[in-house]
Amino acid sequence: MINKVVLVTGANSGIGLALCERLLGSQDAEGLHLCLACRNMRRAHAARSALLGAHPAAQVTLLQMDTSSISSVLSAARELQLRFNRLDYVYLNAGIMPNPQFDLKAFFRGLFSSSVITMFATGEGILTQKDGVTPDGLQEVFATNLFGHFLLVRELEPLICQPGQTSQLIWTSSSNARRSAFSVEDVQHRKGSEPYSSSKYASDLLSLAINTRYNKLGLYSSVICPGFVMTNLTYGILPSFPAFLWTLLMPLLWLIRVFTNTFTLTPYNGAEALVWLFNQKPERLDPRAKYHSLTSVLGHSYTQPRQVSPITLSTFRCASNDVAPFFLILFPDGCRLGHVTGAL
Ligand SMILES: NC(=O)C1=CN([C@@H]2O[C@H](COP(=O)(O)OP(=O)(O)OC[C@H]3O[C@@H](n4cnc5c(N)ncnc54)[C@H](OP(=O)(O)O)[C@@H]3O)[C@@H](O)[C@H]2O)C=CC1
Ligand SMILES: CC(C)CCC[C@@H](C)[C@H]1CC[C@H]2C3=C(CC[C@]12C)[C@@]1(C)CCC(=O)C[C@@H]1CC3
Repeated sequence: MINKVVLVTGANSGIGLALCERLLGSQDAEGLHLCLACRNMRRAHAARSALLGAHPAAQVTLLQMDTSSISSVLSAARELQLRFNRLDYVYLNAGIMPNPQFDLKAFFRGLFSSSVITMFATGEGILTQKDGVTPDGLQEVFATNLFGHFLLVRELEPLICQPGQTSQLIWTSSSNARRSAFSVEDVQHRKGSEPYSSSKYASDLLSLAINTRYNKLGLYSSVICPGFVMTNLTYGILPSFPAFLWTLLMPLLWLIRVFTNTFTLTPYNGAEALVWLFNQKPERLDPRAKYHSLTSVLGHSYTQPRQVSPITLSTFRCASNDVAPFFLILFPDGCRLGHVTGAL
């Protein structure tokens, strides 16, 4: 019998896969149906086999979905409506940081400055990216990390906004999300060099705006920060740095935990806040909090809500106003997706 249906995007590796493993290993796993939404079906099958290897009785299904493609998201949403009559949790986790450029000079300058801890906790000032354009004509980072997910939410309304039932949206945001990287004049960050930071900040805003509109319909949205986690995404930041060198550096990385508890490092620890939210009553959560996965010096992982910074708060106050033009700019002429703009 199915008690809860959980959809996870980007579930075939890293934090998304660790979340699936942890949910299946938990006490509430009985009656859980996990649906892994992935763009690459070969990797999706490998992830499913690994999960079933450890939990042979688990209910794990796959769904092909490329969050950067409008048609793929639309057909995945249609398929979900055929397969399920409700969704209890939707983890909006898929994300990319393409062509990252690591500024070594800024890194060494940062090491000897007063902002060294912020640099390690957020990656601020040392990372930029080169974005691309999708076949739909959207910026790749924005489309993958944010817009595809928002479109999915809109299309899934019949499954997640049901009378007498609550559903949770949980976004994997980042400590790299920065208000100053986001501009309503350039919503997809076409002209800037930090599309990743911008898209994550936009997801924080969007989550707040979704709460404003959808809480009355029983839909609740939260954002989490997984900390700094060793995954394919982070290995890509220093591509000339082979994985075994990262392994050699592990003692140093553990040592850095003395100064910042954001060095969660393993996908298991990074998924902490995602698992914690699974066990919360969403009505009791603070919509302005960001839930951080943190790990202590001794390796103990825990979740802590942190109020968004004062600069962010002032923007949050007018989030609904901010996000509406955000989609109007994207779809000015009411095309196939014009209804999206009506959401906020
Ligand atoms: N690692 C870290 O330190 C941090 C990560 N995050 C966020 O955590 C999330 C998970 O990343 P992480 O586990 O680190 O990295 P991974 O690269 O291991 O996981 C990213 C997942 O997203 C999937 N994905 C990427 N693009 C698409 C797409 N267009 N359509 C569908 N799925 C896609 C990937 O699939 P595929 O295998 O096909 O590439 C993969 O399953 C991301 O949103 C990331 O921004 C946030 C803060 C810190
Ligand atoms: C070699 C080590 C002693 C030091 C590693 C330095 C940097 C590569 C990392 C320090 C903080 C990291 C970080 C991220 C990437 C790698 C670092 C910059 C992220 C930006 C990755 C993606 C996120 O969403 C947030 C991370 C914050 C911390």
